[in-house]
Parts: sequence; C-alpha cells; structure tokens
Amino acid sequence: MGEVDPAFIQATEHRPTLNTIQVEGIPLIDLSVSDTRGLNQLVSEIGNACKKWGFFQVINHGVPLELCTRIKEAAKTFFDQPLEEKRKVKRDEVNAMGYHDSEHTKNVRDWKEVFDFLLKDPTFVPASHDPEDKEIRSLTNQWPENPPEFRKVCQEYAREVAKLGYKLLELISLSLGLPANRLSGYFKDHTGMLRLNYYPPCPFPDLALGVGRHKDASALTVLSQDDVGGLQVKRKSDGEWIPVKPIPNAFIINVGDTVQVWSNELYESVEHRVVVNSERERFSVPFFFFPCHSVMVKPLEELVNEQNPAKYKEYSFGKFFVARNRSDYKKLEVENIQIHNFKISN
Ligand SMILES: O=C(O)CCC(=O)C(=O)O
Ligand SMILES: [Fe+2]
Repeated sequence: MGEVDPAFIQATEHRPTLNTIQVEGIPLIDLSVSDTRGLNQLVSEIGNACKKWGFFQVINHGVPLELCTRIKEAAKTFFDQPLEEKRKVKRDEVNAMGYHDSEHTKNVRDWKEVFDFLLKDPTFVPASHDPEDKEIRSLTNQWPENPPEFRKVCQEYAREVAKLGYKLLELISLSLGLPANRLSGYFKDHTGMLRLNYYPPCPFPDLALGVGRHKDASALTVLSQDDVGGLQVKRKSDGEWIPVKPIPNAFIINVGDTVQVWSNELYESVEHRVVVNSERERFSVPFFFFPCHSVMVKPLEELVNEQNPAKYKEYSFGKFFVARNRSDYKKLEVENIQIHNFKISN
C-alpha cells in the first residue's frame, strides 16, 4: 500500500466500523395497490417509514428494470476509461455538470468519482449564493462521446425515475394529511439532478468513506444501487449506523432537507454515508428531486399552528442549493451551510 493521501482521512470519530451487524433494516414498501391493500394502507406505511427512519425501499415502482441495468453498465463503461477521457467532460465552478473526482463532504475528500447531469437542460439557478445578487445562471449538461449510448440511456432513465419522484411526492403529501398535489407546484421548473456514483476499491476502507456523513438537500432522493452494499443510515432511535441491504430491483428513497422543513420536522432528513471496501467497485445512481430555484421553503401553513409553531425560517431554495455546492471544489475553512442554520430557536 502506498502513501495514504491525508485528504481522504476521516477524523477518528467518523471512521467506519467494518464489522457488519445484522439488524432489522429500513422498511420495504410495495407501491402497488390492490383490493386487499388499498391506497390508505400504502400511505400510512409511507408516513410511518418517513417518521421512523426517513428512509425506505420500494418495489413495484414502475421503472423498467432493464433501464436500471443499462444505466449501471453505461456508468461502468464510462468510468473504466482513462482519466484524460473522463476529464473531457470535467465539471468545474462554471460548468457544474459532468465528471468530477474530488468531491469533499464536510471538508474531507470522498473516495469516489461522479458524473452529474440535469433532468431539464438548461436548468436555471442563482448565479451566486449572495442574497443581494439577483442574477440567474443557466446550467447545461455535458455528454461524453463514449460509450455512444450513454446520453440516451441516462435521459431515458432520468425520465422514468422522475415519474416515480412525482408519485412519491403525492404519497408523501397524502401521508401528511394534505391533498396529493399539494407539493407538485414547487416542481414545475424543478432543478432535479442525477448522479452516477462510482466507488473504486479502496486500500484503506477503515480510514476513508465513499461519501462522508451528510443529509440530502433535496425534497426526496430516489437511489438505485448495485449488489455490493455500502450505504449506511444513521438510525434515529440511537444514532447507530445501519447498513442498507441491497434488494434486487428496489429503489431506496429518503426524504431530504426540503421535506423536513415543509413538514415542520414531522419527517427528518436523516444522515447517511457510504463505506467502501478493498475488493469490489460499487455503482449507485441517485436522483435528487430538487424544487424550482425560486421556491421559498418554509413549513407548510396547514401543518403549523399555535401549539406547533414553525420551526424554520423561510429560505430561498436556489440560494441554499448554490451555497451547498460551493464546498464540492474546495476545502472550506468552516462547515458549509446546513439546514439547521435556518432553525428558529425558541
Ligand atoms: O451511493 C450511495 O448509496 C448513496 C450516495 C449518496 O448518499 C449521495 O450521493 O448523496
Ligand atoms: Fe446522499
């Protein structure tokens, strides 16, 4: 083993324990409804999973299974290329979509490579995180030449997974006692993004993480993973890191910061991380369902009252999004902006 690059080394308290524990996992929910299990039952399962875990897996989700296989094959072919090839579609501070191999989470470098693309091309976001700056910037995708089918597969997958995203938004709205379409207006010009994650085998999996502990800024995230495993979720009841078992053909769903605020913390955006291993590479594909940049996020009026006042100040989704992304490129001196910065202390 060569020199260990200190940029990857987690502080002692954040290093993973590599012995896997067998525990009751996050709920598995069948999205199909039938005469024996109606919509109400499904909605209540979703609500319970959001409250207890912030995470669940779904089957019978409607996304063609062959698309999940094809996107992971395309990802493998892309990431297997030499670095010079991948860097032709390199992401930078101006062109925020494309390939990137040095993401930092909480100021520690992640043991992974990523390829990011937007569902809507172009997508509009604020030009900077400065609240006074009203300029809007458009983000566009970059596509590699190889493999030739890459773009088409990515776009087909994105379309199908977004349909699932809308379906889940409806189920989450219903589970909060709101009309099914209560949240859909916030996603008209959404800023949803897909990411191909590639975690190469790591020679020091006891020191580094594929992705450091974090919460997703999304409303919800729809993730497809392969059979290797590595995702861990921080259990709300005791703070233990619980592995998410790979289930063939299932998607992993988690509620993000935006739903945490909308629901006035009835549902929480739960911390998660990815451990790596020294033998097998791993692929995963998250879809981060972000609202439109101009949405002002605050607890939904129907869910707050005198007994249960709003726990968050209103914030601009676009400004939050842009501020969060700043830490992707450089090690900041301070912790980057987090949802708890908007919490009302009373
Ligand atoms: O690879 C995974 O299982 C999860 C990745 C993740 O949490 C993220 O990209 O936000
Ligand atoms: Fe995540």
